[in-house]
Amino acid sequence: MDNINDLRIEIDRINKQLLTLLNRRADLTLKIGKEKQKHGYTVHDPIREQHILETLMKENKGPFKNEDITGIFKEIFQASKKLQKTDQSDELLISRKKKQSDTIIKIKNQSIGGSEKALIFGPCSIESYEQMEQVAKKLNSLGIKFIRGGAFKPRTSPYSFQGLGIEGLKIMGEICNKHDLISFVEVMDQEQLDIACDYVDIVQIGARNMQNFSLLKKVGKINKPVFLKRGLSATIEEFKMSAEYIIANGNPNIILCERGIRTYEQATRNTLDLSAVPILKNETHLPVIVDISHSAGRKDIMDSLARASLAAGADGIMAEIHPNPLIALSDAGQQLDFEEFMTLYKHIQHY
Ligand SMILES: C=C(O[C@@H]1C=C(C(=O)O)C=C[C@H]1O)C(=O)O
Repeated sequence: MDNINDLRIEIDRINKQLLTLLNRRADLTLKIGKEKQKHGYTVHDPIREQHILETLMKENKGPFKNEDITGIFKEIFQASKKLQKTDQSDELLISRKKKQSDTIIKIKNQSIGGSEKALIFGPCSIESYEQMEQVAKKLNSLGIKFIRGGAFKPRTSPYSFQGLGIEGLKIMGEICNKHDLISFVEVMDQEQLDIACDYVDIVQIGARNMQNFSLLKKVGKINKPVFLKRGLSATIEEFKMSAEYIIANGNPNIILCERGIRTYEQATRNTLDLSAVPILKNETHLPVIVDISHSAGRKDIMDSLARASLAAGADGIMAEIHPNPLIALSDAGQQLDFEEFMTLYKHIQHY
């Protein structure tokens, strides 16, 4: 037993040395990571890894077998790449590490991202002046300041209603002036962006354009807030990178929107990724809104999703409402009528 104890004391000593060496190695990989970021190189470098493994295998005199040595070093590579990626991510302009305080979007005496939860309601598509007037009056009666509505609709089928275009923008502009509301409207390209800027308060980049990098660069140059929706199959990392495009081009007024992601699940239109909310809140300083209509694609669970989103730390909720969903020109099945809207509103009003 004495012998074992002596050997273990020696192992403890070696462990300490290994620990020091591993962390010295980690410090060097962090420096390499910073250089890579400067030059736009990716973290993973398989050729370098292969070279290291081949050198080690040549030098290895055992008793560890080569496959064990490569296994151990592959773990070290993994850990050092994770370290480099976290470090690079902390350097992003959207990162909470870079700016600790919450970004609060201030617009027309309202704010998004502050202590109050932002409630954004409105139809899927702007269909007529009368329709928008009815919605605006309803919102006004509740003191809600944000209204949504699409003028350019990214429909799956080219034969589906594509939106009223400029006519829709004009209706939204007039309604917001008359009822003192703040509008959210999506644009899909540069041309629409140029026109929309004359009528719209907050420019939305939809899920399908989350990685339209030239459009992201363009909205990075406008002086209006941008509402960026998460792409259908985008990871949180990719979503953050898209926001980084906007901020890196000069526009810090970005609102992130979780709207569900595509999974194998069929019970909902998309799977609402609620964990994205606290992750985005922790890792970025930007406000996070949850679109409960597009994630669920069904009305019966919207109250629960709204409360769950707010409980998870979302800065607000977006949902679709319509004075008469049955005759809606798009997304008829997921828009709430005013009665259903009131039920939802009562559930979240005091959050
Ligand atoms: C540290 C680097 O980054 C990664 C990690 C490596 C390592 O831990 O040795 C090797 C190659 C890269 O995949 C590097 O490129 O040198």
